[in-house]
Order: sequence, then C-alpha cells, then structure tokens
Amino acid sequence: MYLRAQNVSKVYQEGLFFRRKRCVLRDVTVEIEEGHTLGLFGPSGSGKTTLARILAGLDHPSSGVVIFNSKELRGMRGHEFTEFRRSVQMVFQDPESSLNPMKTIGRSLREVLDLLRVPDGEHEGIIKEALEVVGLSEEVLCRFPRQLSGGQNQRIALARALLLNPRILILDEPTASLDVSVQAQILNLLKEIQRTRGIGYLYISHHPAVMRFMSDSVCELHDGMVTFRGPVEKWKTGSTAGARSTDA
Ligand SMILES: Nc1ncnc2c1ncn2[C@@H]1O[C@H](COP(=O)(O)OP(=O)(O)OP(=O)(O)O)[C@@H](O)[C@H]1O
Repeated sequence: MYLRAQNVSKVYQEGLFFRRKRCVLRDVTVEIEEGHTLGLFGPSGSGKTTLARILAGLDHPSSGVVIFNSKELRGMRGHEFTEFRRSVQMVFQDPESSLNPMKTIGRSLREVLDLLRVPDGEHEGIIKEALEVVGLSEEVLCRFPRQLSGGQNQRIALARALLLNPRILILDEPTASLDVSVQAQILNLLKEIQRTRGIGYLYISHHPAVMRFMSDSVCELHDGMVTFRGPVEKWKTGSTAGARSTDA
C-alpha cells in the first residue's frame, strides 16, 4: 500500500475585496509506503501541514493528484473512499484540541467505531487492544481530556487513529506540545508500533534531530517547494532550492 501526492500545488485566495492568489505548494511529489517513515521537514509556513491535509483527504489540491494504491483520491466513492478513510489516519500536534473536551475518552473512541459502523459488540475488544498498544489502562476511558496529561492525551489520539487499523499514519508534529522526556517516550512508542504493525508514517517536524531519529527518507520544503528528497543519510539540514534536490 502507498499514498502519493503527485505534482501537487495549492493556491489560496487571500483578502476580502482584492482577491490575491497565494501559492503555498508548488509541484510537490512525495510517496509514503507501508513500513517506512518519510520525514517532512521545513521551516514554519513552508507548507508541511497543507501537504499533510491534502494527503489525508482533508483538503483538495489546486492541481496535481493524490493517489492511494494506484487509484486517484478524487474519483473515489462509496466502499473505496471508506477504505481510504480507514487506512489513512492523521494525528495532530495538540492532542487536547483534537479530542472533544465535553466527551469522555471512552465516548470519543466509541464514536470513531460508530462512524465506520463497527458493530457495538466489537467495540470493547478493539478499544482494549488499542489502549494496550499505546500503554494506557482502561481506567482512562471514563476520564475527560483535561483530566489527563499531555503525553496521555497524545497516546489517546494515537490509540484513536489505531482503532481503524490504518496502514498509513500522518503525524503532524505529534510531540511538539510535550516536554522532552515525554517526547522521547512517544517517539519510541511510534517506532515500536511501526515495527510490529508495519504502518507507513509521514512524520512532520522542524527538529533535525527528530527527523534523523524517525525517518528513513526525508523531503524538505521551502516556500512550498521541494528542496531535498532522498535517504536520511544524505540529508543535510537547510537544503536550498535546487541545490540538493535528488530523487529517492
Ligand atoms: N486556509 C488557508 N488560507 C490561506 N492561507 C493559508 C491557509 N492555510 C495555510 N495557509 C498559509 O499557507 C502557508 C503554509 O502553511 P502550513 O500550515 O502548511 O505551513 P507549515 O509548514 O505547516 O507551518 P508550521 O510549521 O508553522 O505549522 C502559510 O503561509 C499559511 O499562512
């Protein structure tokens, strides 16, 4: 299984009266494969989240295509689209804001399964397994997000993504809001999950050390353009446009 953005560009309209166009991604091609981690690196505003949202099907490219297992995302309907939704999950930077503060953890997790029409009788087993994978006990199910630490909430966000047995995870700076020791725990947990489940990751960060620890290959973006794409061993931080552009 693979997920590819092919020659993707994204243009936003800006301003209420004089509609200016702003190109935030230009002709970007990246591919995420099962069992591998592609690190997406770049300064703030370089287009990382925009690309991640397009790959997750949460936004549309202005031109170019997203391909999931040789099928174009735009043309997917019914069963095919449901399969994509299950297989490609996104985990965001701030776990607390991605969980509903008014709902218990248990309810938030069950809702994901309801949405995909997983029979009620299977909920308990699936949730229990996902909690085990992220190292939390069932005790958290009756708590609200504000009653958990940042690290625990990020584990819940990860458990929620894992409920659907995804093949690709898009991780948008998932440790950015955590302190250093908790960050290390989550990074190690992600590596362990990948080792046992063979999930493909797109890992977004602007920390070179995290990129090196997590990635098999790296794509570096500057002003929406790819300035490096290749194995992590060949990557040097701050590749400038065109200077080190290589195909993996
Ligand atoms: N909905 C939108 N409308 C207009 N411009 C947008 C929109 N979303 C993002 N942008 C702009 O697109 C550019 C890229 O944003 P994006 O969030 O993808 O960058 P990023 O690399 O993820 O940044 P960060 O590391 O700070 O999260 C930024 O200049 C941002 O202001």
